[in-house]
Amino acid sequence: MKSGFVVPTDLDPIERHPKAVGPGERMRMHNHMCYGCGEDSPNGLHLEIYAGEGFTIRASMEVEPHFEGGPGVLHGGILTTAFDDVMGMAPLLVGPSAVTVHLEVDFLRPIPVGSTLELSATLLGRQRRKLYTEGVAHIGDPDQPVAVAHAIFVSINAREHFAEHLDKSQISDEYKQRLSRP
Ligand SMILES: CCCCCCCCCCCCCCCC(=O)SCCNC(=O)CCNC(=O)[C@H](O)C(C)(C)COP(=O)(O)OP(=O)(O)OC[C@H]1O[C@@H](n2cnc3c(N)ncnc32)[C@H](O)[C@@H]1OP(=O)(O)O
Repeated sequence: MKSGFVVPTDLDPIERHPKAVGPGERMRMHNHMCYGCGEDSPNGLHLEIYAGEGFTIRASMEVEPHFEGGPGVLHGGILTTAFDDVMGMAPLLVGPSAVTVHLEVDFLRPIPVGSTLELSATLLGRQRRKLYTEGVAHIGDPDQPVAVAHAIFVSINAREHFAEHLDKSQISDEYKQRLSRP
């Protein structure tokens, strides 16, 4: 697969967290207002994301007419957003929250409006707080990917990381309180 991203060869091995969601189960929503997977996000992608075997994650996305970029094809930014969200779930298989610090996408083929996009992500390994992830998308034939992505997520303490922005969020007060508890 064409990609210029160099995955370090000295990644540390990873272990699935004992409390991680099991293979085939839906990943818990990290934020119900999330543009990617939040069920209450008014204009979001509403991705349903599932844990796979090992360190994998998967999701499907219908390419709706309002996701158009070039005539008749999916906007690259929407695809990138979907990758960010699906790949962003992979670190949760091994530990607590992590946020994107780097994400790049190789667009291999146009993705027609009306197709069903199958997205998968694999957590490759870690280096200190950095978690390396690869994503692949296809529209029916897994041997013919339409895009490949690579991302680095960095683990964070969610309470501290989001503390000063919680007041701007549309999440419920109950969720805000939960996140702001020490
Ligand atoms: C309400 C919800 C609650 C729960 C929620 C949890 C989320 C659950 C996810 C679910 C799925 C979401 C999917 C969407 C995911 C987003 O969209 S996240 C939003 C976009 N990302 C952000 O806003 C992150 C912005 N960046 C930051 O805040 C800061 O850079 C960070 C991440 C806190 C790191 O800063 P820091 O703690 O000072 O750490 P720092 O030493 O700079 O970096 C740590 C390591 O990363 C490396 N690094 C940093 N930046 C880069 C870079 N750009 N490239 C390469 N390496 C880098 C550093 O070199 C360092 O490496 P080593 O020294 O160990 O080799």
